[in-house]
Amino acid sequence: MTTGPTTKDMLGRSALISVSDAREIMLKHLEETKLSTEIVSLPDGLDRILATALQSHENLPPHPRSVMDGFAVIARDTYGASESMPCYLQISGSVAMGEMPAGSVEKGNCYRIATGGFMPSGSDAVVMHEHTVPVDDTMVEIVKSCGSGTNIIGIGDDIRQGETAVPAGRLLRPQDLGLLAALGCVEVEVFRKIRVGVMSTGDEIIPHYETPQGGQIRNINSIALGALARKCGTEVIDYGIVSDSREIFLPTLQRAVSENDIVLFSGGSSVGVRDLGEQAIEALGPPGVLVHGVKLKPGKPIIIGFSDSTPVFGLPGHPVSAMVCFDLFVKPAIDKISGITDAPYSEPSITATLARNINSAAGRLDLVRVQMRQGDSGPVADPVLGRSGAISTLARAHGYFLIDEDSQGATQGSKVEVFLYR
Ligand SMILES: Nc1nc2c(c(=O)[nH]1)N[C@H]1C(S)=C(S)[C@@H](COP(=O)(O)OP(=O)(O)OC[C@H]3O[C@@H](n4cnc5c(N)ncnc54)[C@H](O)[C@@H]3O)O[C@H]1N2
Ligand code: MOO
Repeated sequence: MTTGPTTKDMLGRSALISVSDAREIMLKHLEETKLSTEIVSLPDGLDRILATALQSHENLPPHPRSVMDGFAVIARDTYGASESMPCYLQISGSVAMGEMPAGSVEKGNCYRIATGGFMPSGSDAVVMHEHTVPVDDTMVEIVKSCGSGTNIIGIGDDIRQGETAVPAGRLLRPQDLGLLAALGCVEVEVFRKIRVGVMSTGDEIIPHYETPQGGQIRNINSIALGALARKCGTEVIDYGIVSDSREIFLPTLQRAVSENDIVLFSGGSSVGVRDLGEQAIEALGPPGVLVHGVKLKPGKPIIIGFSDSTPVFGLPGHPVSAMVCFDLFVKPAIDKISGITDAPYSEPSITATLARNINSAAGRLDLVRVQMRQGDSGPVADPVLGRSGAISTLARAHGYFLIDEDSQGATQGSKVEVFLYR
């Protein structure tokens, strides 16, 4: 545990813990689940997680190919050639695209070849058009010498037979699908999508398509959290708005736990009289609540618990806080449960100059929303200020940077690492 100013947790018991400690506790409890798999067509493999490693069953390319338009030559024939002292080669053939070239390039000869054409036997280099001058249909002047292998992609230079093309656990990206297409893969075996149950609590919350009467608030969190979960490649089950009366909330939460791999509810995480979150998670059975309250702004009142091996997150009701907690806690849990063991570096960030001073209380991690713009000497981050109940502050933000627990703020003109929203 990190040290820092002692702050009571949300129920006034022990000290709040740091974000990194909370995440560690959570990740330790997440079991490596053995997810079932399914077969999908190659294009449908995008953003899915490959269940079994795929090896290349062939060399790519299977035959040397030209990477330039020009002439397939015997490199030695061109040695010494230059603008002032060109050499002359006889054009004895040409390579048709999509066909194996017939015949062979003999000494003093060459074949016309296009980019991608298979190299005719006997040749070992390609002189690009720009380094030739046509003499007539049968002869070409070479004005630059080339070495063996010039402008050629050799057998297996792309990928060799037996090499791993894509490892198991890879979150499949367009380029992975491209490689698998090159190897003739038609279908891929991927882990099933994990299911995330989402519910919003609060008697003041109404569906977003209804008109609020006095005191009512449209449901932001189910839509926004559901969208975040879908972006992580999950299937979302929306349990809608659930009353924060114990008799209704608890059975709905129990059902959601039995039907999903992860359950999220928002609201009811703080210390108000109606705040049921912690009691409800405890009532689901052991191990119950592991974390309630972290040194984080926004997002302090998060609850992280487990019902047996199913993580249950009580996210703060304020929409910005709920979404911040999703990024910092729920996403890492989803990634682990989903079977991702080989993800591309997934936190795109950019260094930017901070446009104004930002204060922060020592002892907590502050997440500052920013808008990005191009300044005279590189990217500039303008903080978007506002309460965590104001969802527009997040909609206006392009990303965020963090002020860590030990710091009391960030000064205008300093460099910050901005994590970009996609
Ligand atoms: N005395 C204290 N009060 C509060 C504390 C505290 O430490 N002591 N923490 C504050 C912080 S920080 C946050 S964040 C909120 C978290 O509150 P809850 O998680 O208990 O959530 P609610 O009270 O139910 O709602 C808070 C706020 O958010 C609105 N809300 C809730 N759900 C939705 C939804 N689905 N869509 C749109 N808006 C939603 C709700 O109407 C409230 O306005 O507690 C502070 N209080
Ligand atoms: O954490 Mo609350 O999330 O500051 O608004």
